[in-house]
Amino acid sequence: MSVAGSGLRLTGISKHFGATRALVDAELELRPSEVHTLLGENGSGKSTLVKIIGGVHRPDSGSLTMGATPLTLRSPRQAHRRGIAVVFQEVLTATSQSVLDNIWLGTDGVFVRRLARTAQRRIAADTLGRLIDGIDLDAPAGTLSLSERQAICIARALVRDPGTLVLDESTAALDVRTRDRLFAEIRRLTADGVGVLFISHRMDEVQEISDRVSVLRSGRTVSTVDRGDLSVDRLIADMTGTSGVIHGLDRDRPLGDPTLRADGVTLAAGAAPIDLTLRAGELVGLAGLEGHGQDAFLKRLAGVTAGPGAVTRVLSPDIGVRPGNGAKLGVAYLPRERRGESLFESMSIRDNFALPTLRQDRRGVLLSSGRMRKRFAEFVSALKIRLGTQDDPISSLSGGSQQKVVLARWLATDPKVLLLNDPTRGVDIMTKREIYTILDRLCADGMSIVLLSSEVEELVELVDRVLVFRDQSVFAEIPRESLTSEAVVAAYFGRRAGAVA
Ligand SMILES: Nc1ncnc2c1ncn2[C@@H]1O[C@H](COP(=O)(O)OP(=O)(O)OP(=O)(O)O)[C@@H](O)[C@H]1O
Repeated sequence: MSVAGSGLRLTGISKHFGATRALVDAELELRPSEVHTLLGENGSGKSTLVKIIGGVHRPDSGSLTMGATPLTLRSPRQAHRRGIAVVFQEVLTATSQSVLDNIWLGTDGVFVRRLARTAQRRIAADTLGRLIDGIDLDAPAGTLSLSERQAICIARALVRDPGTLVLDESTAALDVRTRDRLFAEIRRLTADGVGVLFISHRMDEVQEISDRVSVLRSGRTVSTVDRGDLSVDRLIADMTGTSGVIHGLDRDRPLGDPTLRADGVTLAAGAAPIDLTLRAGELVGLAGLEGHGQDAFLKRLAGVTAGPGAVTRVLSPDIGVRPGNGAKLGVAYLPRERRGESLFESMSIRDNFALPTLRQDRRGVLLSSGRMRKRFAEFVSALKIRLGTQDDPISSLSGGSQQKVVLARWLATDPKVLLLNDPTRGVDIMTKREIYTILDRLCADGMSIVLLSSEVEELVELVDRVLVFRDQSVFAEIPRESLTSEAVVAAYFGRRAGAVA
């Protein structure tokens, strides 16, 4: 049952994990009918606070109240009963189960049993239909795209009819169209009295949807700002405790010889074939609505998948880039999904970093753990990875820090061609800028980079040209001179605004 209209207050919340102080005396007030954004650098404590609200973690000290009533949450189930629904940062779906079952997954047994299967279908179809179209409720969730699976996770929260909805970086995996529909849904919910706690590292989203913003820094709440007083500079200053330095990028990189070539790569029957010649020092962006081919094309470039057409390293023209030989050819690929595709959950942070580059740590037949430690320490410092010790399990890191470890792993292979699939998803704004500077420098040193990004501003800031995909082919190629967010978004939807076809 929904309990919209009560308001949630967290006072003096502290939580530590071993020696890590994740939250220190944190405060938060979520009013009914507001969208309250929680902002902070990677590892500042946002997800820990969310898990306390969701009944996953219990605070070491501090109190929660809903309206005038003290709230003790010993489990996620108790949080559900108080009308709190949380969508977590990672896309959590049971891939072999149907969309329908995924939407009702974990819902309170009695509540579901009372609902006839036909009613469950109707509610699921109606709720999911507010976010995405044309989904077969009986299809296994694993057959859907990442954005669609995230929409299922959001629908799972919405069918509970929550009074308090928490979205922890839930937009990071959504394509723009679904994100816009989610924002419309959020507005409808807040008009009905629901309080929404929103977390995102994307300033455009924060500015668009927030009524108030609270900033966490090293586990403490340092400010709460009303919509009318929002300024990105102020927020960054609050997040970092410094006056956010913005790094200048080197725009005048000379381009060198071709490094990687795609000839007649065809992504679907009837789709126009794609040619691309990538040059040393070039940074090419790939964009498009989810599922329009940009992801499939990047995987073809990486040799992760095969299909009609050819991808060749220009220096080794006789060898096509195929599954398994990318690294040998100096082609590194960073996948989009951390979980499953790139992280080894049971291993330490350092081992997750070092796995493909163990050879660099060899002394004779032995591995030098000291050398590995030192190599990793350089990346920890360059990418500002916030960790306890290198030996801690990878699961002890915040989501953004996990992403940085994966990025460090591939940068350490010293590739000639770097293929990045949405690498800054979940990474905080200051580190994003540092990563942009690193990518820019790598290009200045002659590396070729292909960057698939769902964040249009990132492409506009960083790349030399963007290929916008539509219907499994390149709809527009937008060169740096005419690269604006409007041009990219227009091309997403099949329109040309200042774009060169
Ligand atoms: N289960 C855990 N075990 C050990 N340390 C943890 C655990 N969960 C979180 N931490 C640590 O607590 C701190 C806060 O992490 P949290 O996930 O709350 O950050 P965050 O602000 O959500 O970051 P991000 O933006 O990267 O998601 C980090 O230093 C993290 O490594």
